[in-house]
Amino acid sequence: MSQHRHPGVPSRAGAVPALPDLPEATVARLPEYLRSLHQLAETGHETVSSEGLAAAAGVNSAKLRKDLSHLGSYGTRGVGYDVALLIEQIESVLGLNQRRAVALVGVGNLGHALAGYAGFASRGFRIAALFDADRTRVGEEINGLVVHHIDELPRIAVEERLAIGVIATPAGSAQAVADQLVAVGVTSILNFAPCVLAVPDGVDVRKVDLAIELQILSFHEHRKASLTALPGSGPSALTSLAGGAPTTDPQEAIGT
Ligand SMILES: NC(=O)c1ccc[n+]([C@@H]2O[C@H](COP(=O)([O-])OP(=O)(O)OC[C@H]3O[C@@H](n4cnc5c(N)ncnc54)[C@H](O)[C@@H]3O)[C@@H](O)[C@H]2O)c1
Repeated sequence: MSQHRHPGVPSRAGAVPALPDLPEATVARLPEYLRSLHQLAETGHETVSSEGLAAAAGVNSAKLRKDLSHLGSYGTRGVGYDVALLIEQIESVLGLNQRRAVALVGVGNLGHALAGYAGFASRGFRIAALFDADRTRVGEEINGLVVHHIDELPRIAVEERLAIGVIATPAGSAQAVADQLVAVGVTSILNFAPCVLAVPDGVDVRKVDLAIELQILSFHEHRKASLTALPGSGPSALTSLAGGAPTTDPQEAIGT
């Protein structure tokens, strides 16, 4: 993922205050903390200990304290973290208080499900426009939004100030769609198509591929089966062959 801005990408420098330089792994965990904090707030909790929040988010508490220290948030001894304040701090660092407009391109099976999901708004995102190349889909309404032809992307990108593009087209069209999104100034792309996209410096791409996640789980299933098949094997053999104590964080074990 590139850290540099492409000369052709409109600069938004100066629009936001300087942010702390956070490790990518910390950035990836902040949304987990945020989700847990919202659940705590909804159930009437005003404060939470680092151990409580770490357990809710599925990480170890030392890691959580380190992550939050990057935000200048240390909690209060004997009290813990102020839930509302920590929500505010994390949302501010993630830029969620700006409600970024999302364009969804490809309104087939997956696109329909994404467009129909009401949960994005409560987590800081607004699907602002839907696009497809199939004229039979144009005009269809999903969750209050009308499907536009992809040719209308330049006009609507300006009108809606589109910031993030989600690609849910077949892999064969994904690069062309990415190029179109970049051409209208989109600098963040979430790609569901099973392919690697080439983008200019300054454009961030994240990929979601459930098949890859399943293949990684398959490897771990395979490995567990091969270890338990060994003579005299059991949970202790699994631990020693794995090279130490079992992890307390099952998500770490699959390398996410
Ligand atoms: N990431 C995941 O976990 C995951 C899961 C399921 C599907 N997928 C992928 O998501 C993509 C969509 O899957 P689907 O089942 O919804 O496919 P689909 O065929 O039902 O829908 C694809 C849509 O994209 C549109 N499209 C094609 N080219 C286009 C273009 N140039 N511009 C705009 N729209 C265009 C088509 O008209 C169609 O409506 C595929 O690449 C699939 O492999 C990923």
